[in-house]
Amino acid sequence: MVTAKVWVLKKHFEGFPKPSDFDLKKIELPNLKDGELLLESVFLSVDPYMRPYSRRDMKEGDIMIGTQVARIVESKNPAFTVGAFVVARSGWRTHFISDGKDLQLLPSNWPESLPKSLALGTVGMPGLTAYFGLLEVCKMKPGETVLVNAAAGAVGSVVGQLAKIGGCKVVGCAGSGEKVAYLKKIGFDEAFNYKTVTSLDEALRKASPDGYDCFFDNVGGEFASIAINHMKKYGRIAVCGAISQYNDSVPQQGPYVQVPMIFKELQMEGFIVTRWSNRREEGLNALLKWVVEGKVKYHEQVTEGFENMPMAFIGMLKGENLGKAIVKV
Ligand SMILES: NC(=O)C1=CN([C@@H]2O[C@H](COP(=O)(O)OP(=O)(O)OC[C@H]3O[C@@H](n4cnc5c(N)ncnc54)[C@H](OP(=O)(O)O)[C@@H]3O)[C@@H](O)[C@H]2O)C=CC1
Ligand SMILES: CCCCCCCCC/C=C/C=O
Repeated sequence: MVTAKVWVLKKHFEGFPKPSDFDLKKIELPNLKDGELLLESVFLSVDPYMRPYSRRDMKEGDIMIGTQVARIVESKNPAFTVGAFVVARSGWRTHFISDGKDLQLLPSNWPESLPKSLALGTVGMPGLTAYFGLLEVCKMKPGETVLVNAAAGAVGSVVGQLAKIGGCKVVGCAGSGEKVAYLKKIGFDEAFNYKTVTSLDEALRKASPDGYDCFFDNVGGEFASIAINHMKKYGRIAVCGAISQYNDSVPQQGPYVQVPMIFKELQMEGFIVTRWSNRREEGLNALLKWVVEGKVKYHEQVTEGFENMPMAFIGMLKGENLGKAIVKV
């Protein structure tokens, strides 16, 4: 008999999540039936989507949603061998039982030298978000200028590097001097701290006086309202996330987008990465290849200990992470 630790949503978040909104519980797992596997989480992901999705998809008392890299410790399913690593969507749990249907084995060519946690970041869902958002929504072309915010995070850092691979000029904004230095180190042409500039409008103009062809928006809110005025004619805006609004108790008011959209003839499209689930392998292969070749660099903010999941999640929402926020069990 195995005892799993799980984090449940004790109370729906009101405003910014608090440690008291979570409860740590223990669950006894039953013995395996034929066709089942027992898995132990090795790395867990904390992601911004958990904040809006908790309200939409969860009720109080549910186990927190989320993905992990897990190791198979026992198998009564011939398709899965003990010791193999998979990506699972089993929520904030140390151990769980699966029938194998929702598990994704790590690519067979995964190099031994590469952290398996990358399967939750640069070579996982956030990397795919950058890949499909840039290619299919921004439709970036060589020679164009790309703007990305939350640029030092899991999605943004890949957006900037893929745009450079694609022959674009890249401008990134992030919330600390350390993050700005990191963006320059990984090849961003221009980077600034949106928290310390005296005028965001001025900073965006200075970074690209001719404006932006593509805007990969992870933040929404006031930043997006200002950035839209810096788009070039026929510019494309990929509405990926709106993290500046996720913790609002009272919805933010406009300015509204119609006038700049009309006069600049912009395209603005929201998307969710799972739209391209049928091209997941294509995206992961491309990302893994670029990482192995050193063309895409990565950084992870690793929090040690399953007990610290809520703090890692809250810290990520506050901007404490450089690169992908990961919890190591
Ligand atoms: N559409 C889709 O399919 C997907 C969308 N997303 C979205 O992409 C965005 C980035 O996700 P991800 O890369 O995983 O997360 P990050 O690794 O970028 O972490 C979140 C970052 O957001 C920034 N942030 C937090 N609050 C604010 C704020 N009020 N204003 C500006 N920036 C803020 C912080 O960086 P800083 O210090 O720079 O402020 C923080 O580090 C999120 O909006 C997320 O919801 C992610 C995956 C899939
Ligand atoms: C329970 C795991 C679900 C994983 C799906 C991830 C989809 C992310 C879409 C993100 C939207 C905004 O952040």
